Amino acid sequence: MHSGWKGKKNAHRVPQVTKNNNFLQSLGHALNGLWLVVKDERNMRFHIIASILVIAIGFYFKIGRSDWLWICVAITSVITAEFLNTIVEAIVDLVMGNQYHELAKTAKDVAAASTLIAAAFAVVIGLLIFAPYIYYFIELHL
Ligand SMILES: Nc1ncnc2c1ncn2[C@@H]1O[C@H](COP(=O)(O)OP(=O)(O)OP(=O)(O)O)[C@@H](O)[C@H]1O
Repeated sequence: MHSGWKGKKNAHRVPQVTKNNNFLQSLGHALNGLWLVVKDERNMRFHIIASILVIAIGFYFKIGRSDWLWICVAITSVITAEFLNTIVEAIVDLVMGNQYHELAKTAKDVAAASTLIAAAFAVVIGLLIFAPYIYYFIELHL
């Protein structure tokens, strides 16, 4: 349930409810959305830390170009699913407040499932790419 979306810090500003006037204004709102997800969603912070770790391991093992491509697909899938999950949560909370509804539960649970599937996909890709390197690394050092 979201409680921090209302943005107390922006209370002094006139809220914008009209279309953006230019690219910079659009970019500013997109970056604000990015910041809100990182700030408010614990899972997103976990995904970012996991992504940084995977990228560091990729550099360590000097993985190839096509492996990097799959890592990019995996990371983007997880982060995109987390964004969609956050959008669904915000809309459901906006409409429902604290009221329980079976359809609200369906929407939130299915949105969470999409993140789970994307994360599982990322784990499988990570295993397919890194298992041979890790196996070789263990053989060399043990
Ligand atoms: N209005 C509601 N009506 C019915 N069920 C709800 C409602 N709000 C939340 N739930 C149930 O509670 C669960 C958790 O709610 P919510 O997604 O808001 O929590 P969260 O901690 O932000 O989740 P996440 O771990 O995905 O970030 C939902 O998956 C859903 O099953």
